[in-house]
Amino acid sequence: MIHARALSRTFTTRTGPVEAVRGVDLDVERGEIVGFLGPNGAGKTTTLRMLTTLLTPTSGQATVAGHDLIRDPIGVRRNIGYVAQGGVTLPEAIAGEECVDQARLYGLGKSAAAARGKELFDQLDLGGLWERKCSSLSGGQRRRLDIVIGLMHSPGLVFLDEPTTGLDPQSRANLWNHIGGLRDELGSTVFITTHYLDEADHLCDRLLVIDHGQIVASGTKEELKAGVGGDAVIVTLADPARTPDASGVMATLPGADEPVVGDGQITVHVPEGGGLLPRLLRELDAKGVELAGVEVRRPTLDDVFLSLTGRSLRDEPAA
Ligand SMILES: Nc1ncnc2c1ncn2[C@@H]1O[C@H](COP(=O)(O)OP(=O)(O)OP(=O)(O)O)[C@@H](O)[C@H]1O
Repeated sequence: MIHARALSRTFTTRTGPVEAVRGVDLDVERGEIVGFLGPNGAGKTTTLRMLTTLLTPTSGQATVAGHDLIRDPIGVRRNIGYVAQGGVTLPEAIAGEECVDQARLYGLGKSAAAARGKELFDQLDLGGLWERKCSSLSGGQRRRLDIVIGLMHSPGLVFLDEPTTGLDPQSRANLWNHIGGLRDELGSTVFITTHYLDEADHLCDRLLVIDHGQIVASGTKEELKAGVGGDAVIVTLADPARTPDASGVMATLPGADEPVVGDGQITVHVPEGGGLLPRLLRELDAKGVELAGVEVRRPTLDDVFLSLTGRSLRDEPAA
């Protein structure tokens, strides 16, 4: 659905050129929900604006929804949906009329647009709100209306720019279900930028991480987490005098790094801690090493971020 090669954008400013995006390669397959993550200023919005034809690349090329970004931007526009950060509805507009008007820009007839809109209202839990003024909708309802508008022309590929920023936790969780449904029920491919790691963790099949204008990692959540050294297996011994024996066993686990001893505990990192735990317990038992406790700690996406960008995304305010 998206194939970009060496996509770059440099802005000319009074203080000199700003290389916002520097040679991005990315591939998104049909039916995927792909999360595009990066710290503030990393180049997410600039990349998104290029892929949606709102900004011309300085160099590079891309095919989006089967159309060449440079040679056929109209073809790209006809086949994508774009839900911008700020939303698209006017406060005074009537929700249903907004949907019909926007769909007509894509060439749908009035009655076909109304039928499509009502179907999407039902799917996104907006039933009964067709006649409502946009200003009277809740934040979550307005975001869902934005998504309906982005889907009116049945695009195969939908771009969502920080769809849940500013929503309360319940509305966010609700929207996640609906975004999951875009793929599962409507068969759409979804490209989503977000600042929220829990959102990426919950929603996305695959993640792309951008920093300083370049893709620094791509893969499933599991692949990215495995890339930061894997799971930590932490054992506490009943008798600390047995530390050398226990360390010896832990060091022989497949893929293990050097065991670290401290605070009465021994820690080792392995690619798949849960799977190796039975073997570890068996081998320690065979050596007569008694345990006071054992824990497997999986890396979080924040650990991934920290190791890739040197920055934590957890406490960054959304733009
Ligand atoms: N029109 C512009 N003129 C000059 N510099 C720009 C322009 N738009 C973006 N930039 C710069 O390009 C870099 C990337 O910006 P971009 O908005 O793509 O980042 P982002 O990852 O979307 O950030 P955020 O998460 O804060 O929205 C930043 O250094 C930004 O200041």
